[in-house]
Parts: sequence; C-alpha cells; structure tokens
Amino acid sequence: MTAVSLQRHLELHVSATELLFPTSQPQRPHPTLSISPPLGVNWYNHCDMASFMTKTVQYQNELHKFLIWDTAGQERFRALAPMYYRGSAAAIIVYDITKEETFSTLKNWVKELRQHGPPNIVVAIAGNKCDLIDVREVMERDAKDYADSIHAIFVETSAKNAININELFIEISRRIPSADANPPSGGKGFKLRRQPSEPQRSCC
Ligand SMILES: Nc1nc2c(ncn2[C@@H]2O[C@H](COP(=O)(O)OP(=O)(O)OP(=O)(O)O)[C@@H](O)[C@H]2O)c(=O)[nH]1
Repeated sequence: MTAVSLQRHLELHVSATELLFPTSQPQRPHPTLSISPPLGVNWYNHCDMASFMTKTVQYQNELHKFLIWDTAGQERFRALAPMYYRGSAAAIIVYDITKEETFSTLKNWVKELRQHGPPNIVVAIAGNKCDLIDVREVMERDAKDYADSIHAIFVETSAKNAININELFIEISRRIPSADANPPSGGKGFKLRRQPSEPQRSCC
C-alpha cells in the first residue's frame, strides 16, 4: 500500500509519517521496488518497512508534488501501516494482475482504510504488471467493477514499462480537494495540514 500526501504550488504539506521519518540523503532505491527513477519518481530513502519518494505532475496549471510512502506489503509490517496512511490525502493499493491472491489481499487493505484511515482519503487501486497479460490471473473488468463499487480510482499499470503511472497521479490530483477550497462547516473536503518542519533524521 502506498500513502500519498500532496504539495500544491510547492507549498509544504507533509504527512505525519514524513515528520516521523524525514529524509534528506538520496539513497539507492531498493532493487525490487516497483517504480523506478525513469518514471519521474525521485527516491530519497528506504528501509524494510517503507520507502519514501516524491513525484511531481502537472495538473491543469498547477504543479503537484506528491510525497509518497511505499509501505512494505509483508504481513509482519501490517501493524505499522497506520503510521503511513494517517494524515495522507490518498492511498494507492497495488495488486499484481498475475497473482489472484494479491487482489484478495487488496480488499483487506480497503477494509482497513475504510475503518481506520482518514475519512476523506482518496483510494486508488492499481493493477500492476499489465505488461504481463499472457499470465494474467485477475480480469480487468472484475477489478474495475470492484473499484467502482467502492468509489476508488482504478487503473492497470506497468511500473516496468511506465504505463499509466502519470495518469494515475493526475487522476489522484483531480480527486483530492483543493487546499484552497473552503468547505462549509461539516463539509467533507480533505484539509491538507501544514506542519512545522523538524530537524532531519534518517529512518534506517
Ligand atoms: N514485469 C513486471 N515486473 C514488475 C513490475 N513491477 C514490479 N515488477 C517486479 O516484481 C517484483 C516485485 O516487485 P516489488 O516492487 O518488490 O513488489 P512489492 O509489491 O512492492 O513488494 P512488497 O515490498 O513486498 O510490497 C520485482 O522483481 C520487480 O522487478 C511490472 O510492472 N512489470
């Protein structure tokens, strides 16, 4: 699962997790992580339980900079996930189209986000490895129907071939309410909070 915060106009909006694990020294990415630098993602740091990266996309006439925590999928790190999605504007839940069981696991993440995540978090479902359609186990139609049923963004991606990565982030940009929006009291807009910066620390 990937938790996403957003900077608009390059103003600073950081998630609680970034404050917990701020990063400064660019490091070599984990060799098996799925989104690589050619896609315009800048890696900053990683450890066993999560990696931090940024990605900037143009949305209309704004530059949106995403602060991204890619959390480990392994069960042993599950209890740590709230640290990452709490305070995030969006979550991308990635499954592997060639492994049916990853699609079942995804549904557990959706339940967890619904129960414990921020109320207005934008949920996106990404069926990764769409370059491997010959060994597909999850039908695109089934995944899309499921995503629609929970009002999530849905896209099939290939991190390897850079398919639909930008499109995914642009769609997330479109769905995250503007920081300038001034919803009426009791409105459902997601409020991106500014938080003071802290001295830089490394997570591992
Ligand atoms: N063919 C193909 N392989 C991919 C793609 N994305 C990732 N891989 C490969 O799939 C393997 C697993 O990738 P990871 O990025 O470690 O997967 P993950 O889901 O982040 O794993 P966790 O950290 O355990 O959650 C690696 O060998 C990647 O090179 C893709 O789009 N296409």
